[in-house]
Parts: sequence; C-alpha cells; structure tokens
Amino acid sequence: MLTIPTIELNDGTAFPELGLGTYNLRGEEGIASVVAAIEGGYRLLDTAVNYENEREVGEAVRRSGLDRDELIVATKIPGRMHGFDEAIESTNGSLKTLGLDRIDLSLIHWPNPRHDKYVDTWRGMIELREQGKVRSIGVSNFTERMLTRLVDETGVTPAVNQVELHPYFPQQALRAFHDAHGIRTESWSPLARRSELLTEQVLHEIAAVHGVTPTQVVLRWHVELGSTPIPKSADPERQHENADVFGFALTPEQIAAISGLERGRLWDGDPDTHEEM
Ligand SMILES: NC(=O)C1=CN([C@@H]2O[C@H](COP(=O)(O)OP(=O)(O)OC[C@H]3O[C@@H](n4cnc5c(N)ncnc54)[C@H](OP(=O)(O)O)[C@@H]3O)[C@@H](O)[C@H]2O)C=CC1
Ligand SMILES: O=C(O)C(=O)[C@@H](O)[C@H](O)C(=O)CO
Repeated sequence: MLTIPTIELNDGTAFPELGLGTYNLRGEEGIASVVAAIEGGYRLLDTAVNYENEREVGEAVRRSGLDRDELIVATKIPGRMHGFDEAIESTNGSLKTLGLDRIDLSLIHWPNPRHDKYVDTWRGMIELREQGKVRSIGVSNFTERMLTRLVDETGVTPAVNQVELHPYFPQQALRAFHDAHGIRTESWSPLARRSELLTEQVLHEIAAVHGVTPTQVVLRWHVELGSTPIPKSADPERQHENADVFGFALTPEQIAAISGLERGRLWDGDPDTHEEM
C-alpha cells in the first residue's frame, strides 16, 4: 500500500497531496473501484451530488473498514441548490445519501455567476461548518474576482479551490493568487481526461529519464506545482500507477517544459460563463 503525503489546509486539516476522482464510477463496479483505491492508499475521495454516486462512495468507505477519520470525503453543492437554505438542504441530502455523519470537504461545484447566489451559498456552508456537519469548506471553478468577493463579504477564505488544471491549462496566475491567500489548489481532469496529452513527446522523454510513465510525470508535475490532483481511474493498477509519484522529483527545467504544453481549456468550462445546475 502506498502512503500519500499530506499538507495542511488553512483550517488546520491534513489534506492529501493526491486523491481519487470518482466521476462516472457508479454501481457495484464503482464501489469496487473506490474500495480498491482506499486499499491502495488513497485517502481523499472526490464526489459530487451531480455525479450521482455519493451512495457508492459512502458504501466504499464502509466496506473498506478503515477508520472514518483517516478518510477525506469531499462532495459538491450543485448549481440548482445555491442559496443559504438550499446549501443546508443539499448538504443534509448528501449526508443521507453518503450514509455518513460528516462531510470532510464541501465545495460549491460551479459559481454560476449569472444567478449571483454563490455568496449566500457560502454563508450556508459557514453555518454547516459551525454545526460540525462539514469539516472544511471550499469552492470549485472560482476565479480570483469571485474568491475576493467571498472573502470581502464573509471574512472566510475557502480552504480549497478545485479547478481545471493540467499541462494544457496550467493556471499560473490563479495558482499564484491561491498561494498568496492560503487557498489549496486542487486539479480537476489532471490527466486532461486522458485525451492526447499522454502521447506528448516531452512527457515521454522526461518519463524515460526518471524510469516512470508519462502519466506519472504529469501527476508529479501537479505535486511540484503545489496542487492536489484527483485523477480518476476505475482500474486498481492504474490507480497504483497514478499515486506512485512520491519517489522522484522533476527539475525546474522539466517542470517548465511540461508547462510549455499550455494551449487552453479542454472544453468551454469558463467559470465566468459556464452554468451547471
Ligand atoms: N469540479 C469540477 O468541476 C470537476 C471535477 N472533476 C473531478 O476531477 C476528477 C478527475 O477528472 P476526470 O475528468 O475524471 O479526468 P482525468 O484527467 O482524471 O482522466 C480520467 C481518464 O484517464 C484514464 N486514466 C486514469 N489513469 C490512467 C493511467 N494511469 N493511464 C491511462 N489512462 C488513465 C481514466 O480511465 P480508467 O478509469 O479506465 O483508468 C479516465 O478515462 C473527476 O473524476 C472528478 O472527481 C472533473 C471535472 C470537473
Ligand atoms: O465533472 C464535473 O465535476 C463537472 O463539473 C462536469 O462539468 C464535467 O466536467 C462534465 O461532464 C463536462 O463535460
């Protein structure tokens, strides 16, 4: 079993440097994949109401037999549940579906700025944290301007901002903002959803130098940037490959070469315009 190192969030919580994405892991097969990941050493599980697999993730937590406090279960409030009361209702629903008595990390899934309710949603999450139903609170797909507004209007800085981040979209400016404000960056689609990224020549060259795979080079790049990647894999061997990135280090030149693959978002997931309910 691998040991995945942790960092400390701005609320004092120990948080893994790599976790498991669970988008599309559903049913008995999905449960088995999540159990395998936990047995392989994963301690951060990323789900969402909109993935329709909170039941499976909660069941995997129970089947793993691991002490509950060793795991970080993260879920997300969907756009249709924005607002103070709605955030509380959504979280109570997630607790029930997960079958757990605490959510370790709750995120606002998308800001949906046209509806302009994310500040009220955030206030609901602050209340949930005070009630102990949620341990850490954060956001996803927030821009610098949106993060600034949350802090200015509530005085509470998110612990995490989970955003699209991979070598095609390295998010340098947003990461610098996070670092300056004590917000942990989390990378979604860290492998660019497998796409053609893993065939890039530069990744193969760097992988050969270290005796690792191109996938491991990409995930190590996230770690070196100070972001927690949450690669999704249904397969225990690929889960192991993805998490086994703490035994080598990239040089500054290699990190720069990987960041040089930048070309933009995978799809039109721009938080200023994309709306997800
Ligand atoms: N907050 C947000 O708005 C968003 C959050 N997310 C979160 O981020 C997670 C990860 O992002 P996701 O979009 O799933 O994409 P990823 O970048 O994690 O890529 C997942 C794909 O890569 C494949 N894969 C995984 N490991 C390997 C490997 N070692 N070698 C070859 N192929 C591999 C998987 O296939 P296989 O399973 O067969 O191994 C799957 O097809 C999601 O699952 C979700 O939890 C994602 C999008 C948006
Ligand atoms: O997976 C998520 O968390 C999302 O927010 C979705 O937008 C997802 O990335 C998707 O299905 C986009 O095609």
